[in-house]
Amino acid sequence: MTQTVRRTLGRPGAVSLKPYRKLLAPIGEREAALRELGDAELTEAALNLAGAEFPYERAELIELCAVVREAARRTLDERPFDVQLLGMMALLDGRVVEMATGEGKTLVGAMAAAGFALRDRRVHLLSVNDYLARRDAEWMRPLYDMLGVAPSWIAEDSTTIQRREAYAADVTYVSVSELGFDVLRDRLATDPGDLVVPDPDIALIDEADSVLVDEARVPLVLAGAAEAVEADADMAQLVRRLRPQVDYEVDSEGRNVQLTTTGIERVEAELGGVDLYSEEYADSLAQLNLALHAHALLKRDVHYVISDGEVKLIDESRGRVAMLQRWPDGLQAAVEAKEQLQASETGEILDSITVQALVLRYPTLCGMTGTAMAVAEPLREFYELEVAVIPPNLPCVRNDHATRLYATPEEKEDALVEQVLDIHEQGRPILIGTQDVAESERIAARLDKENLDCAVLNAKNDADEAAVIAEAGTYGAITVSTQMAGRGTDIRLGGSDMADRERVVAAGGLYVLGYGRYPSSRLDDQLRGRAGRQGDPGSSRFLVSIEDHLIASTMPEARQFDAASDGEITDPAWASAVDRAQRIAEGQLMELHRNTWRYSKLIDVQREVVLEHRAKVLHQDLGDEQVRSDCPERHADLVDEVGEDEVARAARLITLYHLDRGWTDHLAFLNQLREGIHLRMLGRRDPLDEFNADAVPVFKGFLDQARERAAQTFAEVSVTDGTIDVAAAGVKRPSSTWTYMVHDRPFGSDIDNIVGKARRLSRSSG
Ligand SMILES: Nc1ncnc2c1ncn2[C@@H]1O[C@H](COP(=O)(O)OP(=O)(O)OP(=O)(O)O)[C@@H](O)[C@H]1O
Repeated sequence: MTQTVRRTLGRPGAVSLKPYRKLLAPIGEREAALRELGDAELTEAALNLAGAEFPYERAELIELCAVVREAARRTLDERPFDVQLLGMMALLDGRVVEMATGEGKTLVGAMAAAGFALRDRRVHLLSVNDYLARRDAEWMRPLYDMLGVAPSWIAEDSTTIQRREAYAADVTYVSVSELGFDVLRDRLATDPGDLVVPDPDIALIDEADSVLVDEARVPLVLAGAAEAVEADADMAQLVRRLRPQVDYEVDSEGRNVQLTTTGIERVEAELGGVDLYSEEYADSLAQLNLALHAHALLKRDVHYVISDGEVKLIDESRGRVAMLQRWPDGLQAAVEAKEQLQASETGEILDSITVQALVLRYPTLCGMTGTAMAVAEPLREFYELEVAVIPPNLPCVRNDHATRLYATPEEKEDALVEQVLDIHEQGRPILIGTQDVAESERIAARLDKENLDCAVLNAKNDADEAAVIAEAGTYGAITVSTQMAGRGTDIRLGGSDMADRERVVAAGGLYVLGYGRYPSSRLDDQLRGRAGRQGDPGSSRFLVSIEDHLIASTMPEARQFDAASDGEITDPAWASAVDRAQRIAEGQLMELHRNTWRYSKLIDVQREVVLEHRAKVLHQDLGDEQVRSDCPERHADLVDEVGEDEVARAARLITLYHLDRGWTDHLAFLNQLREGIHLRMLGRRDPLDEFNADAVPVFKGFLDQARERAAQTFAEVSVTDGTIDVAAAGVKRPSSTWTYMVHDRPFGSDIDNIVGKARRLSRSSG
């Protein structure tokens, strides 16, 4: 198919770009006239478009695009390409825009955000981390200034006042986690003046596939002080002595571990002849399970690194340290015990929200990423979002070679070295993408042995990230990286100053070597996308061994193959097996997503009921109204003594306290229910039905109970120096709170495990 035909037809499943394309010519016609304007006049032209009507009329949209293009040319010295305008228009229409890596999405996002903001829409530009939030806001600030739009950014160390100010701006760049923590803290506010986050309007999401699909299930947590969870150090010792395959078995997906009969007998003997499955030893069994999970499923330098004496989790899809993330308390403590580290602070979960629920608060969503079509289905299913595929500005000339398959990991490694030697001799810079930290270190050591100098980028040395990436495109450079280099890194040919660009281009550009395929084709594509940016030459190739976890875990049984003398398998049936393995892995993740979503939906519905009620107490004195009607005499006496306002204040604090306390307890109950529900699986009942059957009636009395408790407390309060002493009546906020994200990926959450087990059970019985 020719380029032109493909352009007109677009991609199946994606929205048509035709309506946007029709506007490109008239937008271009405005260019000459706008160039004549002074800077102030251009700002005026932008403000002439301001108003409360949304969406833009056709003529207004043409003017908007033309003005924004001219402003970008003047302020950033970058004249937006036609394709960037297409991206901007699709975002304004609430689409997820797919634009290849390096096509300038930062600018596209800013142009669309300005377009929304001019029409009085409040935009939260959600980035994946604080660094990018700040960088992008500052980078794009001159453009916003010229358009009369105020941008701002928020970082982890922003104060409450700074946050409130930042959210008051037209466009706020904020990481998903900081936004989520602000929303959670607001949910505990006891004074309307303490609220930080305004009502949600538009979320424009960067790296949309990663946030909306990969991270959607991650809960953000607000915790409050409580006593520490102690992990059993002896248990950590005990599981260390257990033998894999003999005492315990790990399932093929690496998500579950179970003791064998031999293992159970051995543990029971070591614990002094106990019966692990008796009621009396339920705690020991729970501790044992956690220790075994920590021991058998969580690997140092794969799932976490140890730095500064702390366990730091590695983000599975990004390969970098996942700031603020921890496992659920018991497991976190078990890993700390395994590594003989001090147990970190633990607390009671005051409230939590998943990334998906956080994002779904916004009436309008849109986003951008290099890889959206591969997740078009979940985007539609969970968010009702459609994808717009924007073609590249210059055709991509990268040469993506077919995956090479080897029989053993050793042969795969030898093949890698051989290819590196070969490509390096041509002077081409090479980026090697590995699966985890340990592998990146092993490959670097091997290359070193072959006298090949290389730079390493992984979660252990992420401080050097900018410097390593800056030089990764230098003539003859070799860089070994985890998935860290896979997203958002701009590798410039010829080094940071691009001085040697011509020589690198002549040699063929950057060569990306993927050492093993990732569990999702999007991760492969993101890695490949480091080469061949903006029409640059480049190549990519993946090397795979049939013993790689991805392949081995999905292969039903050992299959025959013929391998060449270097171990390469060229049988086409095997090549398709690699693709199939990836599709199976992707399908499993999708299933996990769906299941967790079904559970969290019920919790979200209940949370909404509480929040709605809470808002009435906070803003409309509902608490006062209720205690007045529940304890009329006490209320009247107190009003006489301290006045209406003071009574209303106390009623508000007391009612909010009981609502929040009740919610924290209810959350703990729901968690317990989820964890315990597998016992019912023995009866072959649907765990979700079981969960709902218990969770729904318990919640029925929630608001009445909170009201009753508030009335009781109100009846008992005393007055000190003209104020109602609510603290003396037990109304206390947590002495300290902190935030984190729960990382439940390596083997799925408890729910996922249970669902997984249920599926296996039904398969074996069916
Ligand atoms: N219209 C333009 N003219 C010239 N340069 C541009 C233009 N738009 C963007 N760029 C440049 O292209 C480079 C890549 O931009 P950016 O980092 O926003 O890409 P990206 O699409 O976000 O890539 P990735 O998906 O890898 O994160 C930047 O150096 C930016 O300055």
